[in-house]
Amino acid sequence: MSSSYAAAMPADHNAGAAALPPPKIAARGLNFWYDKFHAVKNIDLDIPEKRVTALIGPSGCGKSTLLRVFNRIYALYPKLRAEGQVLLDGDNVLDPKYPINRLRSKVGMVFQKPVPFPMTIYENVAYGIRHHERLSRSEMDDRVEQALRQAALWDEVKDKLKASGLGLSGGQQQRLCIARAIALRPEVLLLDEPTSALDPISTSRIEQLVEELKQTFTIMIVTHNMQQAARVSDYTAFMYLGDLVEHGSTAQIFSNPTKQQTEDYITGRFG
Ligand SMILES: Nc1ncnc2c1ncn2[C@@H]1O[C@H](COP(=O)(O)OP(=O)(O)OP(=O)(O)O)[C@@H](O)[C@H]1O
Repeated sequence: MSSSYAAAMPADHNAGAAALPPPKIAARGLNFWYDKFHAVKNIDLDIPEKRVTALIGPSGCGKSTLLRVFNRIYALYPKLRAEGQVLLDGDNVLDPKYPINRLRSKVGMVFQKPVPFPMTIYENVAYGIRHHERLSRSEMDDRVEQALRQAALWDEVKDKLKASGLGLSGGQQQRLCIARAIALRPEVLLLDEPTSALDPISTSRIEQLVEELKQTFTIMIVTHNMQQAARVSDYTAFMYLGDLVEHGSTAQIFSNPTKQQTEDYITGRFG
């Protein structure tokens, strides 16, 4: 293992691939097309419960596409097509009969660029909850506070909940987006390069947050940053040109990859 990855990895990052816990969410024979372009190719992938799984691979290999298929976001656009299954607790969420509202409340997503709604900090968090639940004013206040606390933002915003979410710093905006996602009490959190637009201090806060959130949520994170994958994830999946090349414990992938392509990528020979 390169010493920089070893230093980044917590001591308990030594679970073997063979000891993979049961999946919370899993892809089975998953394919995805943008019109005629085959972007995700026949992927089988288990995402263990209450663990962090990192998706890594060179630009354009299909990481973000795979993440979005897990949340059926493509269903909004014509000419995009998925085949295969995404099983959440055994139910195929790609089945059109699986209610989209149920999916959105169980699987939350945070995007690369923080995108707060143009409304108050409080409303940014409360807005989504109102779509799914009827709460009294005091219940809503409690839920908003809890989500902002879980997102490690409460202390910074508790005195300005009525100020616009757009007035926060980039790192705070991203934590607000995380609060918005976790306010719905999802079971799975999908994070698409959540720190790529942030400075190192904000990045480190989000990484600490991911470590805390995995007590409660099953997390998938797309990252270009291999140090970050080594620091925050328990499992790592390496993709290349739409294929899942290798998947295993983060320690194994970074110290003893079984495929040459994985080794070339993590040692910086391409990508
Ligand atoms: N809306 C789209 N229409 C057509 N092709 C797309 C679309 N979005 C992505 N693609 C293509 O699908 C492939 C996978 O893209 P994707 O964004 O999933 O890759 P990625 O691994 O997340 O890349 P990056 O690390 O650069 O974000 C790429 O070849 C990309 O050009």
